[in-house]
Amino acid sequence: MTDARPLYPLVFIGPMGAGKTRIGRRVAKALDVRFFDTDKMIVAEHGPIPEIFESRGEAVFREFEKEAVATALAERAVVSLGGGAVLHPQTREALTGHTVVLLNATAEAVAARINTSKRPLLKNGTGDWQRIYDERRAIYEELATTTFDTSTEPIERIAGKIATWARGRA
Ligand SMILES: Nc1ncnc2c1ncn2[C@@H]1O[C@H](COP(=O)(O)OP(=O)(O)OP(=O)(O)O)[C@@H](O)[C@H]1O
Ligand SMILES: O=C(O)C1=C[C@@H](O)[C@@H](O)[C@H](O)C1
Ligand SMILES: [Mg+2]
Repeated sequence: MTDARPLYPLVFIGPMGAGKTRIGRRVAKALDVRFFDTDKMIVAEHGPIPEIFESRGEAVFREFEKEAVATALAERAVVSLGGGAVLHPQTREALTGHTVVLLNATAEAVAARINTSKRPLLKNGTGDWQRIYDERRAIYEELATTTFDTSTEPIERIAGKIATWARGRA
């Protein structure tokens, strides 16, 4: 069955450390389109994420994030969302009809990758990651139109596979 959804914006969702930022950037390069990362947009406008969580709280961060997502989704681009962006109902609604790629990974794979000190929601490490993933899994799976697992292969290979898949979709 062919997918009638437009390819762009091509959106990456998924848990922290799954590779949305790194893989998204590579896929954008391979497809020769612009790349937006909503965490980076927020940092550029409002400052470091841990400081926003600390001084303004998660709810304010989620509002900034909703605005960044809305801006990015207006572009013909690859758009990587922050891991929790899908918690905002307006963001979930905004994703309707778009091509949404879920990047999944196991807790073991992520534990070997990420610096939890830079992620305000992971103060207690991998246990936090698993709990948050379990809480969000149903949302990710409902929104995704396609899923790739990033646990075992290098970034370049996964990005290459996704770019090939996207070219077949265009
Ligand atoms: N397939 C992979 N193999 C090995 N390391 C990886 C892989 N994918 C990502 N990484 C590493 O994991 C770390 C986190 O990746 P990245 O920042 O892209 O995740 P993310 O999904 O954007 O997370 P967040 O939701 O926190 O923004 C980086 O150091 C990256 O190099
Ligand atoms: O999964 C999350 O809730 C988060 C993921 C990161 O991308 C950042 O958006 C922030 O650290 C929160
Ligand atoms: Mg990221």
